Amino acid sequence: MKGAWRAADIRAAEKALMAKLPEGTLMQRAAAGLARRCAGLLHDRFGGVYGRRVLVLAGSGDNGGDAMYAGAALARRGADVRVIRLSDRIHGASYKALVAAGGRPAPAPHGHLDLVVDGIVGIGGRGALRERAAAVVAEAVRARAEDGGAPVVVAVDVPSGVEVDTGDVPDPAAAVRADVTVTFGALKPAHVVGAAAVHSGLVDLVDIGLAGYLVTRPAVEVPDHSDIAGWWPSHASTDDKYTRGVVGLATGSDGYPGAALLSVAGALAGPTGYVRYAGTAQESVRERFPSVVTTDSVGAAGRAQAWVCGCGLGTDERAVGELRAVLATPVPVILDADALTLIADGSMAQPLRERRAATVITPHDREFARIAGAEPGADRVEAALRLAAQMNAVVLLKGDRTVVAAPDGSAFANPTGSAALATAGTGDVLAGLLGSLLAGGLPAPRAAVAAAYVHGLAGRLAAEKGPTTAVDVAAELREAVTLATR
Ligand SMILES: NC(=O)C1=CN([C@@H]2O[C@H](COP(=O)(O)OP(=O)(O)OC[C@H]3O[C@@H](n4cnc5c(N)ncnc54)[C@H](OP(=O)(O)O)[C@@H]3O)[C@@H](O)[C@H]2O)[C@@H](O)CC1
Ligand SMILES: Nc1ncnc2c1ncn2[C@@H]1O[C@H](COP(=O)(O)OP(=O)(O)O)[C@@H](O)[C@H]1O
Ligand SMILES: [K+]
Repeated sequence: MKGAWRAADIRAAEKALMAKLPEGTLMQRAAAGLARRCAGLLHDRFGGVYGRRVLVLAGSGDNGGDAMYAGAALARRGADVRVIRLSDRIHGASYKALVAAGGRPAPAPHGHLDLVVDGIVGIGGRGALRERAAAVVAEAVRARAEDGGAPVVVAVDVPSGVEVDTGDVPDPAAAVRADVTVTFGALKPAHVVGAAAVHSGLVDLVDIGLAGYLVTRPAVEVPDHSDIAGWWPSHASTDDKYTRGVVGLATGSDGYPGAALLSVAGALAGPTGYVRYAGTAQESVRERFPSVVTTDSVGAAGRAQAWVCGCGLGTDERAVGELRAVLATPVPVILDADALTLIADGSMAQPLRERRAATVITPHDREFARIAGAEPGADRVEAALRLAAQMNAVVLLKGDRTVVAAPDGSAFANPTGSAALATAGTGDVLAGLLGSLLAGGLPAPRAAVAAAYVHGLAGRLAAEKGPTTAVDVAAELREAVTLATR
C-alpha cells in the first residue's frame, strides 16, 4: 500500500528533514532524480540526450527550481535547453546554473520540441493555470518532436493546474497533461484520485529521504498487487463449500433480469464456495450458471455470510421487502443501484442504524447525490469519508479512480480502473465480486478495495480485446484474479 499525503503534510515533513541537511540538499536530490528520468525518456524515444530540444517552463517557486536544475543537467549532457520564465521572480540559483550549462532563455516555444518540462507550479499551486502559463503550455504541446510526434511532457512533482490535495482539475484546458510526473518524497492525492490522476500520466516517485518524516496518516492509500494477493482468501485442504463462505444475491427483477446474471457472474469469480440467488430471475440464473442455488426470495433462501442487494432489483413493493429482509440479516451487506435509491428517502434509516455487521454502499456520483444530498464535488475522498462516517458504512464511490472510504477515516484509491468500464452492467459484476469477498471473510474496506482492483484489471483485459461490455468484463474476472493474486 502506498500512501498519498496532502501538501501541508509534505511541507511539514520536508521542513523536519531539511533541518538536518545542508541547505539545498533536497532540491538537489529532487532535480537529480528528475534529470535522470528525463534523460531516460529521451534515450528510450530518441536514442540519447545529445542534441535533443528541451523546453523548461519555469514558474516562480521551487518547482521551477527543480526543473531548471534538471534542465542544467540535461544541457551538460548536450541537450539544447531553452527556458521560458513565467514569472518576473524565478528561482535564481537554478536559473544561473542552467545558463552556465548552456541553457538559454526563450520568449515563447518555437521550432521542434522533444521534451517539455513542466516546472510551473508544484505543491504551492492553487487553481487552474493563469492565462499566460496556460497559453504557453497549449503552444508547447502543439509543437512537434524531431520524429514528428508530440513532445514528451514531464511534470515536475505534479502537473501544473491541478488541485494537489483533492485531484480536482478546475479547468482541464488550463492544466498540464503529462506523460510522466516525477514526484518527490511521497505521492500526493492529485496523483491517485480525480481527473488530476489522469493528467499525471505515469507517476514516478523519487526518494528524497522523506519517508521517516511523514508522521501523519496519509490522505488516501493506493493498493498494489501484493496487497490484493495478501488479502485474497485462500482455500485450505480442510475447506468445504460452506466454510469458504456463502454469498447471497438479491438482485434482478422482471424488468432487469440481466443484472441478476451479471451480479452472479461477478460472485462466481470470487473466493466463496457457494452462491445463492434469490429473486425473479431464478430460471435464467439456473440455466446460465448451474452451480448456483436459487430461490424466489431472500426469506426462502438459506443462510449466507454476505448479501448483495439492489442491482436491477427495481423499486416496487417486492424490492422494498427484499431490501428489508437483507438488512435484517446479521451478516455484511452490499447495497447497490436500486437499493441505494430505496434508502435515499430515509425510510430505511432505522434498519440501517440497527445493523451490527458491515454495510457497504457502492454509489456512482448520481446515486451519491441521492443519498448525501449533493454530488461528491471536487474532493471525492473527503466526500466519501463524510458519507461513510454519517452512515457508518463503507462507501465505494465509483469513477475512473474508484474511492473506498471507511467509517474509521481510512480512504483508498483504486489504481487499476479503465474507461472501458463505463458501460452498462459493469457495476453489477463488481457488486457480485465484492459480495463474494465479504462472504469469504475479508473485512469490508479490504473487500471493497480488492473488488475494485480486480474489476479494474478485468476491464483492462477486456478492453485489450476490443469493444467491451459487462459480459466481457465478467469473463475476464478469473484471469484478473489470477494476475492480482499470484
Ligand atoms: N520544500 C522542499 O523541501 C522541496 C520542494 N521541492 C519542490 O518545491 C515545490 C514547491 O515549491 P514552492 O513552495 O516554492 O511552490 P511552487 O509550487 O513552486 O510555486 C508556487 C507559486 O506559484 C504561483 N502560482 C500558484 N498557483 C498558480 C497558478 N494556478 N498559475 C500560475 N502560478 C501559480 C504562486 O506564486 P505567485 O505567482 O502568486 O507569486 C506560488 O507562490 C514542490 O512542488 C517541489 O517541486 C523539491 O525541490 C523537493 C524539496
Ligand atoms: N470513466 C470511467 N473510467 C473508469 N471506470 C469507470 C468510468 N465510469 C464508470 N466506471 C466504472 O464502471 C462501473 C460502472 O458501475 P455502475 O455505474 O454501477 O454501472 P451499472 O449500474 O450499469 O452496472 C464502476 O465500477 C465504475 O467505477
Ligand atoms: K509542475
